[in-house]
Amino acid sequence: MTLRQQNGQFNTLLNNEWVESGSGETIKIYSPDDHALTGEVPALSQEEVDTAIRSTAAVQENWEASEGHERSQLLHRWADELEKMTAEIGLMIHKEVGKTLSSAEGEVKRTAELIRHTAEEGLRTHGSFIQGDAFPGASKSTKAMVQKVPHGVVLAVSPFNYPVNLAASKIAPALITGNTVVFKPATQGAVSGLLMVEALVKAGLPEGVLNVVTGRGSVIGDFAVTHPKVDMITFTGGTDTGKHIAGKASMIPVVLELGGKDPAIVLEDADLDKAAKEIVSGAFSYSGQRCTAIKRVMVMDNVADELLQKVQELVKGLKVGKSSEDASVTPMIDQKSAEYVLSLIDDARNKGAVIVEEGLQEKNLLGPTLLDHVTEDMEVAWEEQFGPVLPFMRIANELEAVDLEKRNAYGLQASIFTKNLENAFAIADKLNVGTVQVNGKTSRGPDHFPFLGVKNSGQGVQGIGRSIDSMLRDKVLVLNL
Ligand SMILES: NC(=O)C1=CN([C@@H]2O[C@H](COP(=O)(O)OP(=O)(O)OC[C@H]3O[C@@H](n4cnc5c(N)ncnc54)[C@H](OP(=O)(O)O)[C@@H]3O)[C@@H](O)[C@H]2O)C=CC1
Ligand SMILES: O=C(O)[C@H](O)COP(=O)(O)O
Repeated sequence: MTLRQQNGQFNTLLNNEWVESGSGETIKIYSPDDHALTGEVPALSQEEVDTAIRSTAAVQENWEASEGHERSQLLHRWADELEKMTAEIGLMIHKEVGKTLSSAEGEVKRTAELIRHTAEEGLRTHGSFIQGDAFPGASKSTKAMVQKVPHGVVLAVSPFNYPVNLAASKIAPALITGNTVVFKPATQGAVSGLLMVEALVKAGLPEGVLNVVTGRGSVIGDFAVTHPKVDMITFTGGTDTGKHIAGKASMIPVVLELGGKDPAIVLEDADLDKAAKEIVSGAFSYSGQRCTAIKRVMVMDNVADELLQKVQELVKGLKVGKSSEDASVTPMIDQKSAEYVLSLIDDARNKGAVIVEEGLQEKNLLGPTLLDHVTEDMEVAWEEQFGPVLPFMRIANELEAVDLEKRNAYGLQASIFTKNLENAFAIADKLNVGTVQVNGKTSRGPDHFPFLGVKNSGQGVQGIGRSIDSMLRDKVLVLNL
């Protein structure tokens, strides 16, 4: 069988064979843009997930024994094949998760670059050599060779918002380091994930080194996470799901990249034009459905009106519509997510927030909404909206911003806008987040920078080099001469 069936259904990958589920059950995926049927993927049973995981584990030893430079070449070929499929995969991302075509194709190209960089960086991983004499009682005749070895079977679970990039950013570091992979794509985005895997098969993936398990996370997720043959989990998605997984997993490494509530802190000496531009792009790209989206603005009261006016002008210029119309703000992934955003707006309105700009509300298509005078009693001040609404909280001084941020349950990133770099560094030191951006929006890239969240935003570190590190453990061989 092939990946694509004639009736428009897609198969999943088991030992380099494209297969359907034994029951014939599928999950239908509808476009958030126009609700048209985009594809159907197999709904695997737990028994089928068990087979996939055990088949992956069965080839671990061989894959681990393969040469690093061969694994690197496989990744280079994967990047090439992926690039050749840019138009097809881009179109599928566009349909499945409602990104514009250019942004969807951009995701594919970014992914090819990420894989190539991983293929290179992976060649440079090495262990270390330690002599015993630094510790009393031991001597130079005791020597440790600290090798870096893979964990084994890595379960890679990705979210809907970057169905290709956030999958490959787990799969590529796992493969280059000699781990095998069980890939569980987000259901909304699963076809894009399967197409990305097709590129890997074309590149020469050895049988069983990566298997794909499609199906609802609520049905097969716990089974996969607790499977005794899974040796490591790498997950991106919602904080609730991530915490649930961390609670379920047994004594294996778990890397989590979760939600965020990234603030943009705007001080009175900031370049307000630049800040406004970065804030609008940071908050409303892909309709705010990014973990690194700017999700609240803390602005000094004496420049708040001016900043808001500039932000509002830019927001009025954003085209709101379908992703097929190449709009800037496009329909949210589903109706439930849109309703959640509307509930946050209502809560803020009822508690006295000023609606500076109210976006269109048409089913799951929400235009950008700007809320001013947002106060601490409003849910939108703290909850992750994951949608196109941006709260402005006015502050009297920068200590208030630090205080608000200290009470943030999330800790992904923060932006500080100011011309005073010394001040920016001083504030940055006080923020308990993974990354502080000075005079720029919060964002993950470039992809070789470390990327991490603290508190409810995650555990462990990603970004190409660190993701590779996360896929390896020490194994010590001691020579007693
Ligand atoms: N930090 C980030 O990068 C992101 C954060 N989010 C946050 O998550 C929310 C929902 O987005 P979504 O993508 O649906 O995130 P989810 O956390 O719901 O899903 C992420 C992935 O986990 C899978 N999953 C669900 N339950 C389990 C389980 N018990 N065990 C293992 N895997 C499971 C999902 O599968 P399935 O799709 O089949 O349910 C999907 O592949 C957003 O509103 C936002 O708050 C979302 C995307 C990215
Ligand atoms: O999960 C997310 O939303 C992404 O990691 C954010 O990536 P970006 O900053 O490149 O959009």
